[in-house]
Amino acid sequence: MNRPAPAPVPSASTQPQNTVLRLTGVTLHLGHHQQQVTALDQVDLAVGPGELVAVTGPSGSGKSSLLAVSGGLQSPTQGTVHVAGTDLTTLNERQRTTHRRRHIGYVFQHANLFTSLTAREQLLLTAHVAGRLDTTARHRADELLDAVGMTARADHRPDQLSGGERQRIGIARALVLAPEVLLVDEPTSALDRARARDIVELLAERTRVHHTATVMVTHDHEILDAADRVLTLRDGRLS
Ligand SMILES: Nc1ncnc2c1ncn2[C@@H]1O[C@H](COP(=O)(O)OP(=O)(O)OP(=O)(O)O)[C@@H](O)[C@H]1O
Repeated sequence: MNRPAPAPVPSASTQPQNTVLRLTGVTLHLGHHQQQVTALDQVDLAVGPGELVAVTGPSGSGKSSLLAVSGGLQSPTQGTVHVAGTDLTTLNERQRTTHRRRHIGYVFQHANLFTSLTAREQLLLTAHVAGRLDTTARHRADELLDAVGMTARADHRPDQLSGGERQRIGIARALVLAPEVLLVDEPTSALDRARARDIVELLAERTRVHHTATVMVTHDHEILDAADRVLTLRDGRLS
């Protein structure tokens, strides 16, 4: 008896479940009329779980735009942005915010901590805002403080912490809701060499441990070796 040939099994690299963040044909125009700028030009990017991708490029090449579009903060003019299986461009504002909170963590250039809150409270506030401040979140917050080496500083406020320590808290906070995607904006720009190295190694380690798809934008060429892949933006084109 003739049986139909089985359908080809896609390779691991093409299976959708192995790509947590996927940008396809993303173009972003900013400004109007004569002043219109193509900030992103036909960008394709796929990042899998546990992968740290560094994106570098000169000033004005589109790095911030790439993070804004990947995080659903900015809608592309063309193209699609899939985060954890959902195309952000099909969601309305409210749905996008919910999806963002559930699936995306952000690490900012200057940590952006609340001045009046302790390190632990920064993490708990994130869970609270998302309506998820339960025992699991408290437990996870304490685990993360430990993982980033900040248990002894958990009750300190930002003005009692060093720049590197603040950035550690920023990383722990970004992970408190167990996001699949981590978007990181110039994490070492405010740090000296030794601390910069420390922070990027922590990011690489946390990316592996939490299986996040991490995109880190950076000017800092000395930290690129910690990434699994290094991509370059030039005039909005990614290569
Ligand atoms: N609101 C805006 N209106 C018009 N053009 C903009 C706007 N925001 C950014 N641009 C332009 O879009 C391009 C990409 O900007 P973007 O901020 O993404 O670059 P970048 O690589 O992050 O730069 P930097 O490293 O200096 O932060 C630049 O040419 C910038 O001038």
